Parts: sequence; C-alpha cells; structure tokens
Amino acid sequence: MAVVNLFYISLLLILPPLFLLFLLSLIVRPRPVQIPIKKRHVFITGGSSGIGLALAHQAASEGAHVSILSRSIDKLEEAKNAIKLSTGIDVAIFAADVRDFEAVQRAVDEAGPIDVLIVNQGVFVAQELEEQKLDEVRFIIDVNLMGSFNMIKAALPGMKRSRKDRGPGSISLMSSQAGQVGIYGYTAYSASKFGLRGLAEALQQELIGDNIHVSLVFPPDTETPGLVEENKRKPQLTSIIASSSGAMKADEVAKKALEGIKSGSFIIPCNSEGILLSIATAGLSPQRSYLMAFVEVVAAGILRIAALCFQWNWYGSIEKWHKQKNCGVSRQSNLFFSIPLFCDAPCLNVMDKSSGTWKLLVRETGRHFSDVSWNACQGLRSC
Ligand SMILES: NC(=O)C1=CN([C@@H]2O[C@H](COP(=O)(O)OP(=O)(O)OC[C@H]3O[C@@H](n4cnc5c(N)ncnc54)[C@H](OP(=O)(O)O)[C@@H]3O)[C@@H](O)[C@H]2O)C=CC1
Ligand SMILES: CCCCCCCCCCCCCCCC(=O)[C@@H](N)CO
Repeated sequence: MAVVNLFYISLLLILPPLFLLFLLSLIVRPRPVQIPIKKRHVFITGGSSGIGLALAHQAASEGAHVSILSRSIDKLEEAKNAIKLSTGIDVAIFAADVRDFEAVQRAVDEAGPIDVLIVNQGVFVAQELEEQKLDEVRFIIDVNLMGSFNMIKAALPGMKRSRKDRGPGSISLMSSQAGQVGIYGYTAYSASKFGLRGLAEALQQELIGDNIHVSLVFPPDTETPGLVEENKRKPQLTSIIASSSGAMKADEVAKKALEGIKSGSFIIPCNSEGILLSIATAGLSPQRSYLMAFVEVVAAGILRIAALCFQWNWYGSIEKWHKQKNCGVSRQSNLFFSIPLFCDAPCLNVMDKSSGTWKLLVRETGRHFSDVSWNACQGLRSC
C-alpha cells in the first residue's frame, strides 16, 4: 500500500513539470538555430579595442573572415597587427564614425556582404544626470543607440540579399547589465542600452522571415581600455552598485558572446549574476530554448524576491552614502543648523565655518540641531 502511495505521489510531483516542459517545447519561438562563423564574414564595430578586439581575435582564430570598424585608424592598424601576430590572419579595417551614416554605408559597401554583424561600439561616461552636460547625454545616445541604427540600416540590404546562398545570418548588439537594470550614474548609458533591447526585440520579428537572427549581449564590468577611462570619473555609488556583479576579462566576455551568437540565443548573459539577471528580466523576450523557458517559468517568483533584495541593498547603500556625505559638515555656523531629514543621527560632529573649529550638535526638533557640550551628548548613539 505504502509503495503504491509513494508511486502516485512521485507521479504527481514529476508529471506537472514534464507536462510543462513538453508544452514549452511546442510553443517556444523563434525555433532554435545554429549560426556558423567559420569561413563567413564577421563584421565587428568597435573592433579596435576591448571587447570588440577580443571578439575579432576569437572570430579570426575560428576561421572567420573578419572586418573591424571604428574611428581611429591608428588603433585599427594596431589591432590588425596584433591579430596578424597572434593568429596569422589578416582582418579588414574600416575607419568610420558610426554617427555618420554615409561613412558607415561606404565602409559596408567596401567590406562586402556580411553574415554576422556585431554592433559593439559604445561609449560610457558615468555621472549623475544633474551634473552631466546634455551634450554628453546626446553623445552617449548618438554613439550607442543611433550609431547602432546607422550600422544596421547600412548592412541590412546586403545581408538580406545574400541570405539564400549563404545560410543563416546574425545581428548582435552589445548591451550591458546596465541595459537590464537601471544603475545610479548611468541615466544616459542605461537609456541607450535599454533602447537596444527594444530595437532588438522588434527587429527580430521583422527579420525572422529573412533567416536573420538577433542577439543581445549583456556583459558586467569588463576590463577594457574603455573601463579604465570610465573609472577615472565614476561616482562612488555607481562602482558600489555595479560591484553586485563580478568583473570579467574582455576575452571571457568575447567567448561567451561568440558562443551565444553561434547558438542563436536572443539573450546572452556573460557571468552567473548575468544569468540570474537575464532570467529575472526575461519579460516578453523571445526564447528559442524550451529548457531555458522552463527555468524562466519556474524561477520567476523566487527571482523577483532576489531582485527586491538587491534593490533593498542598493537603496541602503545610497542612503548610507547620503548620510556620510551630509553629516559632519554644517550648512551654517549659528546655533541652529538645518540638516537634511535623511541625516537621522541624533548627534553630529560638525565644522563651524566661522571659527574653523569642530562643534558637537544634538538634534532638537525635526531637522534642527543645536550645539551642546560634549557631556550633554555622551549618552547618545553615534556621537
Ligand atoms: N567595459 C565594460 O565594462 C563594459 C562594456 N560594455 C559595452 O561593450 C562595448 C565595448 O566596450 P569596451 O570594449 O569596454 O570599449 P572600449 O572603449 O575599449 O572600445 C570601444 C570601441 O568602440 C569604438 N568606438 C567608439 N566610438 C565610436 C564611434 N563613434 N564610431 C565608431 N567606433 C567607435 C572605439 O574605437 P575609436 O575610439 O577609435 O572609435 C573602440 O574600438 C560597448 O558597447 C560597451 O558599452 C558593456 C558592459 C560592460
Ligand atoms: C535577481 C538577480 C540579480 C542579479 C544581480 C544583479 C547585478 C547587477 C549589476 C549591474 C552591473 C552593471 C555594470 C555595467 C557595466 C558597464 O556597462 C559599464 N562598465 C560601462 O561600460
């Protein structure tokens, strides 16, 4: 009897997931696809540095015909030489600014029909929006988002025309984990990278009939010349929040990206935090793998809880940072001080600007503090 019961209970536990798996295997779209790169034309923008350069190296060593495009001809020459040195293969180089459609069009025409287009160029300057110049916001959106439109518009006609005799094509866009969740200091950057997602989701529907497959890559902080530059003037909070995801090397990101592109994945995470982030933000994105779809369905609830915990932690850091910034520096030097409300310390050590000496303050009512003697403050926390 017990054995029979056990049999039915395990059946009850196993059957629903199996049924779900079966159902998902029937409905996930688009259908799975493999995209080879050997002997095929891989065109990489921003291929002279960082992740793009690592992608060019890897694609060349896997036997692809590689073209790279970026602005500086010097950096392009340098990249070409480095790839020649390590793989013995010649890559084609094109100097153009992705913001200049005509220049991009000329490069694409010269390069010939593309099989795999990797739109990787990107600029990033982290700063609070209030501090950031509008010109810089425009620059980030222009290069990262409009530049990607220019590139795709220029390459698409040729890619479509040559599809029948050349097998499946791919357009991949280099987003960022900051394109899956908004991060302090990245208003412009996150907006540009979230924009790529909308572009990619819509474009995949438009191109599925042409055997062209779209991918979005979501790297975390990656060791590149671009990151070194970014770190020189990054708000501390941006670094704190972004460190929730581990940093990677450009080669590792390139490897994950290329694997993802070849297996036709729409969303390509790069590290373990990235996998969680991708499942948590799956939304209405296309999914080719019924196994991944299964994981997305089953993990949705628990990952929402994890996501809320991350937000709780991040807002905690922001609050703490504001307290540190605003507590300990007085606004005025009289008896009463106006201190922002989020500064909830009952007692503060502040600089009296008029005398240049430190003063001890104690909270009186609401946001007002008055100076007191050290003894009067002794009993209070955080004095
Ligand atoms: N490094 C990181 O932490 C992360 C990066 N990413 C994304 O990965 C991509 C590559 O980043 P990364 O390798 O770090 O960047 P790098 O700054 O190291 O390289 C950027 C590349 O893009 C080119 N480029 C920049 N602006 C233009 C332009 N207007 N027209 C044509 N080419 C241009 C650069 O060449 P040139 O200046 O000569 O034009 C260079 O080849 C970006 O899209 C970035 O947003 C995503 C997540 C994390
Ligand atoms: C529910 C589970 C959540 C999992 C963890 C989430 C971690 C999010 C971290 C985001 C990091 C963003 C880095 C952006 C890097 C970048 O693009 C810049 N270096 C500019 O190039």
